[in-house]
Parts: sequence; structure tokens; C-alpha cells
Amino acid sequence: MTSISRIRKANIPWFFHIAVIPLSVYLFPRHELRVFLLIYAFITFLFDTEEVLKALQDPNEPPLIPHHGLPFLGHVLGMFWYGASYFARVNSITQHPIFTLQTWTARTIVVISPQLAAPIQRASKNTSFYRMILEVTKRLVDFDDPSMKIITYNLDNELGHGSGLMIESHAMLDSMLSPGPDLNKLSATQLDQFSALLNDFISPPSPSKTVNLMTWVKQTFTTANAFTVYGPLNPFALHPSLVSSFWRYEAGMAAVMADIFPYLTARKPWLARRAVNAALHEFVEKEHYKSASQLIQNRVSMNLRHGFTAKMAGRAELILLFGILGNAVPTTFWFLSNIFARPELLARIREETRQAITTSTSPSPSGTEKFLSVATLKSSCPLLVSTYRETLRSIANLASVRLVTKTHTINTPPNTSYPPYLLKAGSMIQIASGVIHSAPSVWGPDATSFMPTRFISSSTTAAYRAFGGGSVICPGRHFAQSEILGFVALCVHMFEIEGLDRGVMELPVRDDERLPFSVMKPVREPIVRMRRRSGEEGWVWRLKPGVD
Ligand code: HEM
Repeated sequence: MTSISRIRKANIPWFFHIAVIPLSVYLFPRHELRVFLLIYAFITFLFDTEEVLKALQDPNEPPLIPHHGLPFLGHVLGMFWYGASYFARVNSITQHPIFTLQTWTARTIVVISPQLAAPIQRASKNTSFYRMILEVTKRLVDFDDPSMKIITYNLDNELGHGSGLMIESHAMLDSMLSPGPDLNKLSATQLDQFSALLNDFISPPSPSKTVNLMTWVKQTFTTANAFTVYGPLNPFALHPSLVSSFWRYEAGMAAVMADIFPYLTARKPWLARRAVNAALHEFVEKEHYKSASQLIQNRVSMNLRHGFTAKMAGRAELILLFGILGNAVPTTFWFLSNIFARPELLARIREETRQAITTSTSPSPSGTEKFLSVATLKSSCPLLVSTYRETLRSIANLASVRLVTKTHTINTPPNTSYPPYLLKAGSMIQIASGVIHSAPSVWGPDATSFMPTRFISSSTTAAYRAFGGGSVICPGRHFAQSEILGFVALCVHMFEIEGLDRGVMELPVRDDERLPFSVMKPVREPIVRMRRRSGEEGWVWRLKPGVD
């Protein structure tokens, strides 16, 4: 079909548009009325422009879904208003496996089908993750222009020689966080930190504590991770008030990144970022990174070698801190809530994970010790691991983003009925993890329910996108699994987490209307009462690492 005939057949009231103009001239000789009708005709035509763009598309492109209410802005406002659930809303009407949304400046290709996500991720030579997040990165930490030039240099190895800050940094992070001795060392320190913090948290004679569960997880994870990754002279150890500053920035970062006089419009998070950035600058300037983990020693040296100033090398760490904490903290919060708000599941997990506990025969100076083996949790506690994965399935809504750098066609797997799709350079791709994670076609009729045992038998790995996929799959996923399983299992054995009335804690409600830069947040953060379990008060608990 030619473009002309596609436009003719498009869902546009051509007769109306064509008739209004001559009719207005003919029927309304008075000047004002004629002008009014011509403007009216022009505006109504504007509302059909997305239909025209749809008709002009190459038939092999993912179909454009016109916004009839407000062209060019409607989908942007929809994403802003409905947050993570917007793609699901569009999908519930259109049911396309992949579709295009026209936004003000660009085209967004939304991928709904897991079968299409896989070949799109494989085509990593024609798409770029980093190019897509350049502007976000700049605004997130307030990089200056010379630093952005260093970051952009040979970003996707377009020069072919394999060197450049982003390429080297990606490879280094990947190797340090992949299973092996470096990761084991990092995990072992982290688990020691958790053990020490939890033993001290409620110890005799303190019978119980009332806490905001999310705030408590934030405090514990930030303190432990900062020590493990950034060493004893980390900014949070030297300036403890920065823990709340970091999270204040996290809560308001969208407003700061909007960059409309943020020191006035988003003052609190903007000041919080300034405080954290200043401390990270000091961390680099005073060479405190030399007593940090090998990962940070490598990373800061690499950034400085490529030409970052100490100030900018400090700011670069704010990005990694978000990588380390941004998802792990809310995931742990939900994992704890999902278990402690379900007494039957809690009892089963306590029973299952008992096999990972050994008791010391010789008491240490601080008391008699119990050891919890993370290796055993991972290898022999399928219910715990499945509950962790199901927790992530229910909250990991963040889309994986890519920029199409070269026009190409993706060939879909032979076992599907999908045609090959043409993806044009300049389009943005969003693989809608949230929609994929709740699709009945993938997970069955109970897709929207929380089923702790789902992953004991499920093999739907292609559709499981909590850690993204392809060449930029989260490099921290092994570390995250060890720390989160260990932390939660330790809480399960050490504590009772209850509502303020001493009953079962209420299950928090997921906030579907907000679009966070991480896994989903709750509408309200519950206040809970935590106490040592009866009969377990006198023990000193230690987490033993798992060897990856
Ligand atoms: C439950 C916890 C976590 C979740 C759900 C998570 C999820 C993700 C996701 C979805 C991405 C983007 C991948 C894509 O777009 O395809 C990502 C990237 C990344 N994550 Fe994680 N992550 C977690 C924990 C961690 C931890 C603990 C670390 C560090 C120790 C980490 C370091 C990173 C880094 C550095 C990247 C950027 C990858 C790159 O530049 O290629 N993450 N993560």
C-alpha cells in the first residue's frame, strides 16, 4: 500500500476537515466567523496528526498508538500521571506485543512481549543504554561539561579501539562483582557488618524498638554497604547525618533533576545532594578511597586517570551509591514485609532455613554464637529464594531503556507468530518490565497475586526482568542476592516484627501512581515494633558467607 492510500484509509474524518474550510468561506461571509472556523478546522486537524504519522509509518514498524485527546503531549502526561502503570493501561486497550508512542520530541517504542525483549537486547550493537541515560546521569549528580565529554568519549565503542571511561568502567565493575574471590571478599565483609549491626540493634536489656521499617532498612543498609564498599573512612561513617541526607535526595531527586531553579523549587533534596557531594569530594581529595574495597580503589583511580577532577570523581560515586542502595533497600523492605505479614509463610521459612544454622561449641567473649550460612540458604532453601524472586517480580516495574542508534530489523523467535519489526534510529525503547511481570499469558491466571512458591517450579526466566537483561544486566545481582537473603534470614531468626498492637504487621500497599527510579515504593511506610524472639535473646548471631 502506498503512503497516499494509507493516509486516505487512516482513521481521520477527511470529509469533515476538507469540508469545513470551503464551507466556512462560502457560508460565513463575515470575517470574524470565517477566521474562527478556519482556526477550528486547523485545531481539529492537529488532533489527528498522530493518525497521519501512524499512516506514514513503515508497515514493519511497531504500530503507533495515537493519543486522541492531546497529540504529542498526551502520552507524556499519561506516563507522568499514571506512573509505572501507564504502559499497562495502554496495553490493556491495544494488546500489541510492541507499539510506538509519539511524545513531544521523540518516539518511544514500548516492548510488552518477553519474546521480543530477548532479541531486542541481543541487538546491542544497534542500541545504546548509556546514550539513553547520559542526560539523566548528568542531572543526577550534577556533572560538569568536561566530565560529560570524558564520559561520552567512545561511549559505545564506536571508535572500535575498546578504550574509554565507560567501556573500561563497565568491564571492571562486571569482573569485580561476578562470582569469584573479589565478590566473596565483598560479601563476607557485608555479612559481618549486618551481623554486628543486628546484634547491637536490640540487645538485652532493651526489650523492643518501634521503628519505621523502611527507615530502619535504609539506615542499616547504608551503614553496612558504605563500610563494605567504601571502607572505614567512608563519608557516612565520618558524617553520620549524611545517611538521612542521601535518602532525602533520593526521595526528591526527580524534582532536582527537572532542573527548574532546583535550589528554590526542590530546596531540601538539592541541599541534601550538595552535602553528600561535598563529603564524596572530601573522600577522593583526602584519598580515603585508598582504604576502601578493591572495587572502589580501581574505580576512583580509573576516573582520575581519565581526567576527572577530585570533585567530579566524588560525584561519580553518588551514581554507584544509587546502584548499590537504590533497589536493594526497598527490595529488602518488601521481602521482610511479605514474610512477616504472612504468619504461615514466616513459620515455613523459619522451619526451612533452620538447616542453615549451626551453633558454636565454644562461647566467644561476647556470648555463645549461632552461625547462619548464606551458602546453605542459596542452595537448600527453595521457599526463601522463591519468595525473594516473587517479591522482586511484584515490585520490579522499572522499564529497561535503550536508544536505537542504527535502524535495524529484529527477527522474532520462530516459535512466535510475530513478524520482524523495523526499529528506526533515534527511537527510544522501553522494555516494560512491569507489564511483563504481571502478564497472565506468562505467569498464568494468578499473575497478579503474590505466590511465594511460584519460583520453586517456574522456569519462566526470559520473562523475569528484575535485573534487566542483555549486555547491561545488573552486575550487582549476585552481591544483592547474598546480602538480601542473609539479612532477611537473620531477621527471621532473630526478631519478631509486629504491628504496634503486637499483632501481625499490616502488608504495605504498593504505590502504583509514582514512577520511582527504582523498584516500587509503598504508599505508606509502616511503623512496626521489633523485638528479639523468645528463647533467642541471649545468642550472638553471625552470617557466614556463601561462596559464589
Ligand atoms: C535487588 C537489588 C537490585 C536490583 C533490583 C537491581 C536492578 C538493576 C537494573 C534493572 C539495572 C538496569 C539494567 C537494564 O537496564 O537492563 C541495574 C543496573 C545496575 N546495577 Fe543493579 N540492581 C540491584 C542491586 C544492585 C547492587 C547491590 C549493585 C552494586 C553492588 C548494583 C549495581 C548496578 C550497576 C553498576 C548497574 C549499571 C549497569 C551498567 O552500567 O552496565 N545493583 N540494576
